[in-house]
Amino acid sequence: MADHNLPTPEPDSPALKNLNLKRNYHFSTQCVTIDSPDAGHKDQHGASSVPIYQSATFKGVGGEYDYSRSGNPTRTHLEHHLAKISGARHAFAVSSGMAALDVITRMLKPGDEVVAGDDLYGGTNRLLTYLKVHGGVKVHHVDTTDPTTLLPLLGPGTAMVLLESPTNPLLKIADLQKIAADVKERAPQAVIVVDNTMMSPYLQRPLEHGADIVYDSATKYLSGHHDLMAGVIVCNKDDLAKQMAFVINASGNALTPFDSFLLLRGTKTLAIRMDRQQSTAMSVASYLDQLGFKVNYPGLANHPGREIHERIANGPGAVLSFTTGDTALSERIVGATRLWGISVSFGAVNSLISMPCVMSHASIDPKVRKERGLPEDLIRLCVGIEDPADLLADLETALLEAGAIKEEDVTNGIGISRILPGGARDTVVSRAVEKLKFESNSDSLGLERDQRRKELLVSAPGKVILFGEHAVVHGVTAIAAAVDLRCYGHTTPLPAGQLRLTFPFDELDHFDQTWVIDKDLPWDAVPTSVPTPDVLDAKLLGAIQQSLLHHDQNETPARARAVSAAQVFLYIYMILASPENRPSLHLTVRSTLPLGAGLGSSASYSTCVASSLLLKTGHISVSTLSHSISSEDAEEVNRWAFTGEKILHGNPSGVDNSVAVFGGALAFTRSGFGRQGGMEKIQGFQSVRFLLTDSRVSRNTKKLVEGVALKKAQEPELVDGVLRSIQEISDRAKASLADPALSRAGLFTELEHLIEKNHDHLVVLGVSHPVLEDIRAKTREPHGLRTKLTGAGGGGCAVTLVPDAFQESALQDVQKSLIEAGYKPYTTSVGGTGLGVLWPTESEAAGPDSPIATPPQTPHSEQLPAAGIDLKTVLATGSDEDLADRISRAGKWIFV
Ligand SMILES: Nc1ncnc2c1ncn2[C@@H]1O[C@H](COP(=O)(O)OP(=O)(O)O)[C@@H](O)[C@H]1O
Ligand SMILES: C[C@@](O)(CCOP(=O)(O)O)CC(=O)O
Repeated sequence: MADHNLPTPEPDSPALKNLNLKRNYHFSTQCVTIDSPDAGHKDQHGASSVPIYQSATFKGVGGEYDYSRSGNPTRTHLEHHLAKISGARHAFAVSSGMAALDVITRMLKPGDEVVAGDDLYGGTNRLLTYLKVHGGVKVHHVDTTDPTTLLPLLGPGTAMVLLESPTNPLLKIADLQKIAADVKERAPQAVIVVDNTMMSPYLQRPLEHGADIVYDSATKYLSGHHDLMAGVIVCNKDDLAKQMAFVINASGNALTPFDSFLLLRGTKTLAIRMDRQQSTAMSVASYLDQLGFKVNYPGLANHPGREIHERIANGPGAVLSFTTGDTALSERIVGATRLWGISVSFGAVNSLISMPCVMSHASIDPKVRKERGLPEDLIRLCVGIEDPADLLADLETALLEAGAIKEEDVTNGIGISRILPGGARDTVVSRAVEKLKFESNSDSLGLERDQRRKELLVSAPGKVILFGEHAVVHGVTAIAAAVDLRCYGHTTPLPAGQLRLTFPFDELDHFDQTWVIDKDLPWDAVPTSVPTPDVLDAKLLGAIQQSLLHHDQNETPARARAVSAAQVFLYIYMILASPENRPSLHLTVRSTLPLGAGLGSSASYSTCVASSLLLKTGHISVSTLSHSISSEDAEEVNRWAFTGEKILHGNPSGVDNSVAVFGGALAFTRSGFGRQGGMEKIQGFQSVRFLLTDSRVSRNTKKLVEGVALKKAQEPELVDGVLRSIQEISDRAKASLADPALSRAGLFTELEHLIEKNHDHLVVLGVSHPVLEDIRAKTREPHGLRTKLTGAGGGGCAVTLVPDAFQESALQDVQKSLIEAGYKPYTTSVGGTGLGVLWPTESEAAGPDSPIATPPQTPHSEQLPAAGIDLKTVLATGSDEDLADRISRAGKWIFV
């Protein structure tokens, strides 16, 4: 007999195994990729489909398998796969959803208290009642839509908290994240269990929100065909996994080999089935809603708790319910449908209709049903993958036949309206199929669309170039690092067909423009073969300039800057959007960096635009499983950010956007100059202090870069000599920063010398400015600090090296004298993070400080700091310090 400590599958997910992996596969790819748990499970014949080991016993002693109740290779494959797609350490497959709950509740002892929802699945309710009567377990049912109702019940006696969200069949939303946090605080010993059947791991992964154990009835979405019964349990905690493995082996309810095979097969199509089912469910829900029925569906704007659901889940799912006001009418509707099968359960490819009070929830006492607000006339619809037009037409015919709606003659054709008691007339709406046609024209992306509908916040740093600016454009290595002044891009959804861009600050003239996507943008100019980010399509750029952004002679410099920035946005949008996928969005950009001052504001802006648009068009994604942005996706952002830089700059080297995306400190060499291009991370830079001083003299990078190119053409020998010397400077700086034998004092002496030399070369290239020389003089005397221009020069910023030994009070004196002279000094740390994404579906990201969290409403949430940040307002009105601070606390950031 096998050891009761069953081996549980080790996750081998491409996303989990190695967080520094090259590629984070999307969920649908993970579903269809069944990995071998380890070499030992590789099929001996290399079968493409996991074989069914239809064997009760296995020969030999001491092998991995002996008896299929304890372990079976087909089941091991399945459990391994389920762990992977659920982002969990352990997964178990058992004989039904109720068997899963049975395994979990075997942890309970007499006297233990369970806090559970009051709108639970009937079978769950039945098992809890059994445990109450026969197992001495105390069960409290509460309304989980209000997390405060649980608080008085949480204490040392609480052994388990059992939750569902959305609930079945009323689709009530529980804030799993908030409840889990409360339970951990008040009853840390309690096990938080979530029934995730309504969502499946595709749409919701409660382990990421604090749950300890999650179970699914795999009879539903996971398998998808109503041809098997199965339950799945996932968890991350080894001790809980051990206990459950023991129970499964001891009670013998593990899933059979054949059902394991079927379930494994079913999971491969989970994402694609769910996308279709969910998209049709949305159409059905809005159709019924427009007819005036009371519809329960988290995809509808007015659904209670919708914001919470959007924070913790990736879509509203494919189950909805509605009431008609009359039980007999509901029964007639259910009976009149032809395509919708009258059946319990949900999640299959076939659409189902039912009346929970007489079917799935009949086991709940009618009195209790009433107390818990379960309406007797409630109809539940479980949407399948049939053609949406057929499903809607069938439902409409059933509603007509049952007398719930009637046809109306309207001038534009035949409409329908709901028949109200007493013959009153409700709103007339179009026939279902016409409505569907309209909807699918405006938006046909189903679930993907739903995921993209959310608010998104990205940010990218500016940079300081210590050595090699300008020369880097001509193939010389530059040494640059990220600064802690950043640009922020905030995207929110808009009604279909609109695009809006806002720069809510003076320096860009408070630019705010909205476009009707199909009408106002020059789509004809988009080339048929989609341009890559490496080549600027002059025709498209010209068309954008011409048709939209008229430069008139009286234009202010601020307006001209904004217009150039808007070109970057429209150009990238028009190339990334396809005719089928033109997302309606509003991007607001705000920066704590001084613009046009040599600190790379344009690159951090371009990085924010590129990442927001790549994410919103689905070209890249942030893995909520591994909490990371893959290096390929980061590179893709970098390529498009470079496109933005090209639009703004003409001939950028790419150093600024590389620092904005990758952060840290880099030795960057542009390719194509006979030297090997690429970038190398430099350590040791982070501990060096710098003072950045904005001269407040504005200048134009494009013109300055052009000026150097002209000088190179006119005086090639002079400029080539300067370039060679700057290359030596960068090489020496790189070597010194990495030299462990060099003392700190030695490092500063070397860097000071190189700073002086590099600045002198930039003077020869003609990019200094009297104000920069003045800043150099003011920091040199009497303080002895070394300063050079940084970035394009011609004004803009200077960078001053501050040695370790330099007194804080002296630094303050330097800053004071600079301020008195009208300059703006910044003490900034360098070498920090690159591109960051705050993704609202992130678990920790979406705490009470989440960008989509609603303002505090309960006394409890008022105790939480910075609750309910309204990012739009912060971006539009907050001071730079306030902006940086509040945004950093807005949730969990994922950085490149
Ligand atoms: N936060 C921002 N929002 C919109 N556009 C921006 C932002 N920051 C920079 N830009 C664009 O970049 C231009 C500045 O680029 P550039 O002259 O190269 O200065 P920098 O040295 O700061 O990169 C601005 O004129 C504007 O067009
Ligand atoms: C002058 C240059 O080396 C740096 C430009 O920096 P900035 O735009 O002044 O922040 C140009 C470039 O590398 O693209």
